[in-house]
Amino acid sequence: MSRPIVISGPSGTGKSTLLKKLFAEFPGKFGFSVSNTTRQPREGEVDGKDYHFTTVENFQKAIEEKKFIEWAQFSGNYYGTSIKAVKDVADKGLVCLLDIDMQGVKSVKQTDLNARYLFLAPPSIETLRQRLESRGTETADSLEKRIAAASAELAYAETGAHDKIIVNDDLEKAYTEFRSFILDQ
Ligand SMILES: Nc1ncnc2c1ncn2[C@@H]1O[C@H](COP(=O)(O)OP(=O)(O)OP(=O)(O)O)[C@@H](O)[C@H]1O
Repeated sequence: MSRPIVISGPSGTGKSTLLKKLFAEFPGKFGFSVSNTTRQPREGEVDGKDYHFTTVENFQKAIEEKKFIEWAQFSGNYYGTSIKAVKDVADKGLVCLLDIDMQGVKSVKQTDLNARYLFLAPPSIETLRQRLESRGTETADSLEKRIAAASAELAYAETGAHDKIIVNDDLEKAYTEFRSFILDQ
């Protein structure tokens, strides 16, 4: 059974970019966990595939029973990643990848998932700011919030919480390191 891999790093460091390359190179090898939610299914959404749809009562019970790695409430609905959802991916013979933030990393460390931790760092905060600006997805306010969160993430990485830190400077070089850590089960 393969160990789940937790990928974290400040927003804009290049996690999505590297994951996209990995999926293109190895189709059918990796999987993401299916989240739980109390929101209503939308047209075409399949229970157990898009989400595990559940009731507020059941969701709150699962929170009390500590079944979630992370959960949050957005516009009145609950969303969360359960420990079981991560194990289900490995049961299907896939390597589970978790793209989560620092709080998520801390929570996974408190479970029995026996995960491996990869941190993706930007070459500098200044480069990170430029990448977020040129991605064109941020307002001035959300940019500042992401930069502040990035400093906290980098400080946490300096405590040695991860098995591997990759600096995403040159994309091809970062991908080679990324791929090799992930394939090295
Ligand atoms: N090595 C690199 N050199 C230059 N630009 C890069 C590099 N890696 C990624 N980028 C660019 O930086 C921007 C942020 O990358 P990406 O969206 O993959 O970050 P992310 O970590 O997934 O962010 P989020 O957590 O907000 O989704 C993108 O525009 C991407 O094309």
